[in-house]
Amino acid sequence: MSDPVIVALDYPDASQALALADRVTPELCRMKVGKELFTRAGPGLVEALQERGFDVFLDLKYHDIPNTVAGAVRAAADLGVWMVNVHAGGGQRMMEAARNAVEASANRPLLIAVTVLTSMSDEDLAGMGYRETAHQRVMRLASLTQDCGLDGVVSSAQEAAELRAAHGEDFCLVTPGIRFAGDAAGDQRRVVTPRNAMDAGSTYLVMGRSITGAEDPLAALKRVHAELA
Ligand SMILES: O=C(O)c1cc(=O)[nH]c(=O)n1[C@@H]1O[C@H](COP(=O)(O)O)[C@@H](O)[C@H]1O
Repeated sequence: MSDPVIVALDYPDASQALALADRVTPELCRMKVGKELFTRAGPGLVEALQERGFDVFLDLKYHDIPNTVAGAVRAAADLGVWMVNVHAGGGQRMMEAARNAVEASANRPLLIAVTVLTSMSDEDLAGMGYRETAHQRVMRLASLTQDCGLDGVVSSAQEAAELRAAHGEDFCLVTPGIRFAGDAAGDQRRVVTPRNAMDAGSTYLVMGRSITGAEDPLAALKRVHAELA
């Protein structure tokens, strides 16, 4: 099985991100570059991680008109990233434009859609005027994502078992909101342990602060692998 752990490099600059990368190995994890780091450090940081042997998940959660998202996804594919994502809330035409863009690229990254952010509770959705619970909305957006031909979704691991049953073995389930038992949830609202997430059917575990905030990130990563063994 390919390594399921993706470390979220939520750092304010390239030097801190590369310092973390140099303390772990590509055999134990892939790397996620998100909005803060990419805005500060740009494509050069992605290339530096790739040169060190890491697969990079470019987590910029594109959400715009179809033509703009297609162009952004094409640019990500040209960077050679392993995975890129969009918001499923951008709708069918946007997701289809993104899929066409990756399919036309020489290096086809996995294309994933964010359903409902793991920081969102049912109350948050109600406050935005949605009548669905987070769970119902995840299920509906995941179906739309699969119908649009994308490779999978980002969701809480709390939805993984039902998503796996509904969408089959090949649909990628990328699950953030992962915490060791007893760790602080922070701003996350729907958290799950690594073992429970994999048992529920997750394909990839996105782990940020539980690894990057650990005194010994390599030991924390090994702890995840031990939990999964
Ligand atoms: O797309 C994501 O990766 C993502 C989606 C989501 O619904 N929730 C979520 O937390 N994330 C990302 O996953 C990481 C979680 O970090 P920690 O909460 O520190 O483990 C962050 O980089 C978030 O941007």
